[in-house]
Amino acid sequence: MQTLNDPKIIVALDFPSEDPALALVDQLDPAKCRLKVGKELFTRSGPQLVKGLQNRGFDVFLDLKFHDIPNTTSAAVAAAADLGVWMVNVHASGGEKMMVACRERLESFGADKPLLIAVTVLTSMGASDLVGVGITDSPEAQVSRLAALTKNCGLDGVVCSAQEAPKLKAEQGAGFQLVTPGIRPLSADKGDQQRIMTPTDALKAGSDYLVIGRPITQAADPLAALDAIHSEISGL
Ligand SMILES: O=C(O)c1cc(=O)[nH]c(=O)n1[C@@H]1O[C@H](COP(=O)(O)O)[C@@H](O)[C@H]1O
Repeated sequence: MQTLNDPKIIVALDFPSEDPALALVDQLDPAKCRLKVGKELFTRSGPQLVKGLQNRGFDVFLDLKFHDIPNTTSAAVAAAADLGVWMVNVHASGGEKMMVACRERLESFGADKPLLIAVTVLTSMGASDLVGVGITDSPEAQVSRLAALTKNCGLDGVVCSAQEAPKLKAEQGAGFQLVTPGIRPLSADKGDQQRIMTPTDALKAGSDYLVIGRPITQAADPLAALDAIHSEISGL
């Protein structure tokens, strides 16, 4: 599912409930950004909120990072497609059978199917965190491995950090979508993110979509923060 206008910024609505989320959304322009609904907000406010955002004209990335057996995960992405979301994600580490089952299950949705994206290595993880879960390769090598698996399974792209974008674009080609969180304008707090990049550098590196949460949602003036990022990147 692709819209004519293709805003690059996806605002992560990491709010505890619908009211503060809608207070921000009501100031936003669907021509300038898309919206991401993740685990916290979805668990509280659910499909109705997603529909409300779509009725306001926004494309919604449903970020529930499904990771389960193929039967369960493919049914979950079909439920997301029924909701009409623009993008949905699973964990690439769920493996080939799981990702293929998801891709196949979405085929019946035809042109209305959401983009199916796989999370590689969380942007909050560095090399030592990977060692902790038994992976001794660098984050970059592990991201490349999972991106290749994802492409072979026929998915539309991956979630990765912008730091890996140049390598992935070279390895997987221009059409393979790179969705990059861990975006931090120079003045913003890193928080729990480790593999970060500025909005401008991320787009120059090959990111297709910038997922941005706290630098906008926690700013004293969220609209001004979004506008500043928007004007920074619109000249690129
Ligand atoms: O799938 C995601 O969106 C995601 C993957 C990842 O590796 N890292 C990551 O931060 N995210 C999400 O992207 C958003 C980043 O938010 P901020 O760090 O506040 O900008 C959060 O909603 C995360 O859940």
